Amino acid sequence: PINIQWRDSVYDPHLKPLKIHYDPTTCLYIWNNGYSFQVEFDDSADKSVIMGGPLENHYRLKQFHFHWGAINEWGSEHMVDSKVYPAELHLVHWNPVTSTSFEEAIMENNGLVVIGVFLKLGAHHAGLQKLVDALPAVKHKDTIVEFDVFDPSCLMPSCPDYWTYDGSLTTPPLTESVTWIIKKTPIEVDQNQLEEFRMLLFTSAGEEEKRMVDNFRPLQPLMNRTVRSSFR
Ligand SMILES: Cc1cc(=S)c(O)co1
Ligand SMILES: [Zn+2]
Repeated sequence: PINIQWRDSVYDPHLKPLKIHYDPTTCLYIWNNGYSFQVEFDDSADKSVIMGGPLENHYRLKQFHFHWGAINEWGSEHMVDSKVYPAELHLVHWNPVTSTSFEEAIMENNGLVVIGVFLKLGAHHAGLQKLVDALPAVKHKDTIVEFDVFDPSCLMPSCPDYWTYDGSLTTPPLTESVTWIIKKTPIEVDQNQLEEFRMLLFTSAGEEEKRMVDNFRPLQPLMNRTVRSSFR
C-alpha cells in the first residue's frame, strides 16, 4: 500500500468508468483465515465481474476482506495525503482471460485487480450489518460460516471517482501482479460495527486469545510509479 498524494496523481482522461456486476448468489461463505475475515465467492464462471476503468478485460470476484486498526486513529492500508482511515475494504478479482485460476493469477502480471474502499466512522451501514452479524460465528482462526446471497456492491460508495496504480499484494507472495483501484470517497460505518471487527481473534479456539486488530501492512515507497486519477 502507498500514500496517495493527491497532487502527484495524474488525471487520465482515458480512464473509463468502472463497471461492476456482482451476482449476490455467487456468495459462498465467510471464514477467519487468521489474518482477516474473508467472504469467498463462486468464481467458476463470469457471474460476478468488474470491467472498464483501467482494465483491458473483465475480472472475476474471488473474495473480499478488510484491514483495520485497534483504534479509530489508524487501520487502512492506503492513505490519502497522509490521512489514514480506521479500516479498508479489499475486493480481490482475478483475470480469467490470462489465467485458469485465482492461484495462478496471483503469479501473473495483471493477474489481479483489488478495489480498495476506505471506511470512516459515521452513520450505521445497513448493508455491512449483515456481515457484522455473522462475525461471532467466525471469532477464531480457521472457523467458517455459511453466508449466502450478499451483494458487495452495497459496500461501494456512489461516487465513481478512483485512483489507480500498479502494485503488489499486501501479503506473501507479494507478487507485483495487482492493479489497485482505490475509491476516492469512503463509506461510513458506525462505532459498534468497527468494534465488532475488533472482537475477532487471530488465534484458534483453545489458544491464548489475541484480538484481530492492526492487520494492515506498512506503507511502501511509490518508487517511480505514477498514480492516475479518474477525476480532475
Ligand atoms: C490476495 C490478497 C490480496 C490482499 S489485498 C490481501 O490483503 C491478502 O491477499
Ligand atoms: Zn487486503
